Amino acid sequence: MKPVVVVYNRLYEEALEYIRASCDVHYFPGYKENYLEFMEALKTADGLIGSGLKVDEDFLDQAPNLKIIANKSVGYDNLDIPLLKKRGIRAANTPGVLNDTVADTIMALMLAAARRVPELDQFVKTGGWTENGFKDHQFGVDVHHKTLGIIGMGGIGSTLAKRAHFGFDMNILYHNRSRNEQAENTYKAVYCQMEELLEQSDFVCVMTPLTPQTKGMIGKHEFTRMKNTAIFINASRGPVIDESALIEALQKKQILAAGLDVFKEEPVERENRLLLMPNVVTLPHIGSATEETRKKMAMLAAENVVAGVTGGQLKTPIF
Ligand SMILES: NC(=O)C1=CN([C@@H]2O[C@H](COP(=O)(O)OP(=O)(O)OC[C@H]3O[C@@H](n4cnc5c(N)ncnc54)[C@H](OP(=O)(O)O)[C@@H]3O)[C@@H](O)[C@H]2O)C=CC1
Ligand SMILES: O=CC(=O)O
Repeated sequence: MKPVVVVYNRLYEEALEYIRASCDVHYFPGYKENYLEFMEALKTADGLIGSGLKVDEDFLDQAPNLKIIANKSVGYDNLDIPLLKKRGIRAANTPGVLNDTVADTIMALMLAAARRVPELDQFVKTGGWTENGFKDHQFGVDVHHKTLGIIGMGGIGSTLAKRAHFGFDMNILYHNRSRNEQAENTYKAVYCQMEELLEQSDFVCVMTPLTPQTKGMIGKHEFTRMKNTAIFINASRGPVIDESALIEALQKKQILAAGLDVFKEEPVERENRLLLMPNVVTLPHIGSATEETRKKMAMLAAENVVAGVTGGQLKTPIF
């Protein structure tokens, strides 16, 4: 009998075919609409592949045969890792293959916020650009030769540092729990404590995973330490920052602008005050969302799930 794999959310055909070659696949591209059937399929599932679904004790009780969860994302804050270990369920994510694409997205947020791209785009499209030209108060600020502080100098953080150092002549500061010698040697990144990074950076970019330690890591205190010309970027996870504190910092002009790919609630609520601020550039959590990269993530996750249900070695295990 072939192992059973439940696929939730849309998966590229190539990755589905790869799994189908050795497994029976139950595919739920829109699992929320077919939640009962999805939960029924879980009862016999050996493997689960998808992204974002919260996996806790209640969920695992419905999936007694599960051997592997293959996240189609690098973040795995949706998984209760100690619980998976306790139950002998393996887990994998998709690190590395998305670094360049996410770093590109972050550069786009930095450039868009600094050079006020969405605001000026609207200005042109709504007929504001007339014979009178545009005004000094619409000027942006430079990105090149500024100081970029990266909190979370891991795979994505380092790839961002590469762009900033070689492409934009930026000075790089970073903060982690441990030193990243490769970033120090190759991108001249300087290790700092959090306070020093916040005080010295023109751009502050958060790129840590969401964990109990990083939840709410950037709050009121941290925003008050930043320069009032600082541009704050978050492409990690919404709850890593205190969103109310960010709103307050922007309202009080404690910082200049922000670029956000992630939010406390996703999709972001229509009433969120950040959406009303012209100096906040927003994206719908699309850091890794190019076709090329999403295909690589899908294949890597598919390889992990197949290895997991057939007792093979996971390509990118979480633990
Ligand atoms: N917006 C999007 O679409 C995407 C968002 N992401 C998010 O980005 C996160 C990072 O991805 P990736 O770069 O691959 O992960 P990595 O594990 O490679 O890097 C994470 C970095 O964060 C640091 N870190 C972890 N905990 C802390 C802490 N408590 N304080 C300070 N630094 C810390 C780590 O260093 P150390 O262990 O030394 O502290 C490490 O350098 C993902 O977990 C995910 O949430 C990822 C992909 C796309
Ligand atoms: O948010 C995306 C991820 O890969 O993590």
